[in-house]
Amino acid sequence: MNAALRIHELRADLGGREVLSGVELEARAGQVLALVGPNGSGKTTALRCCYRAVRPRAGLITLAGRDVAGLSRRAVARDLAAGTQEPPVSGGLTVRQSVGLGRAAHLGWLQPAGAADRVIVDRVLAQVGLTELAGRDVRELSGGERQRVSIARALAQEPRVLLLDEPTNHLDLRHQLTVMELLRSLAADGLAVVVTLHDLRLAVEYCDRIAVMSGGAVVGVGEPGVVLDTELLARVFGIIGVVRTDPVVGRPTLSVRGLAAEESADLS
Ligand SMILES: Nc1ncnc2c1ncn2[C@@H]1O[C@H](COP(=O)(O)OP(=O)(O)OP(=O)(O)O)[C@@H](O)[C@H]1O
Repeated sequence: MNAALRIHELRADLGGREVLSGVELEARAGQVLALVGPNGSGKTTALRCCYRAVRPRAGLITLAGRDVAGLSRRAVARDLAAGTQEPPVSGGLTVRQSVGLGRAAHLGWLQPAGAADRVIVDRVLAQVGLTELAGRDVRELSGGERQRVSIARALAQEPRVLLLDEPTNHLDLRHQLTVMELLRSLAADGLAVVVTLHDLRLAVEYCDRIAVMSGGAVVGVGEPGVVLDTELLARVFGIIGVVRTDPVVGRPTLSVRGLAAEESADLS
């Protein structure tokens, strides 16, 4: 299987502390990979290393076989787009203008956006359900609407690899499912999608593979029903749960029965 993005032995320090301790990961074209793990396990930092917002201490990140460290940020941005948790608020920009910033990596220095760029922006606005808000000032949007602007801007880059950090944060249930369905259709078109999620149910139901991070390393990776076994759910997430294939929809689903024993004891 084709690895669009590969992370090997990635180590990074923040604030004088090791937060990534040898991450191994690969994102494949045509698949949605969920990156899950408890708070502080290093998911965001791993993604930030990929788009060069954090400089790793050691390790190798390759994009279609090319070492990211040897590429300019602009060159990285032509192949890899990231939708981050930071709100896309830039003074006085409309939704359309903010999403249009995603075209920058494809334009020459001071080259204005052309008709083809506008078609792309219109398309991604429609994909995330923002067409009607296109003329609104980004600062006037709700958290969920801003979240969708961030996704649309990443899509406007027309990347091969899409990294999304908690894209379902702030979204109501219908929009959460809309985003996950969108990720599936983007993968069906050949994109490699990596998405961090706290909602393990969404990860199980919508993602082809799940990578589990704990303490700065990937401690398990594979298909949802294989990697999220009872033992890992208890050890890493402190929950009692089981992944089963739903006979009606034919997809795996996670049922959570409660806190694992140690976790219950901690809270008592
Ligand atoms: N700028 C920073 N300076 C120092 N430490 C940091 C910084 N950013 C993150 N960290 C620490 O690095 C570790 C990993 O953080 P990171 O945000 O990558 O985890 P995460 O798995 O994405 O967490 P969450 O699920 O809470 O978003 C945490 O212990 C965090 O406190």
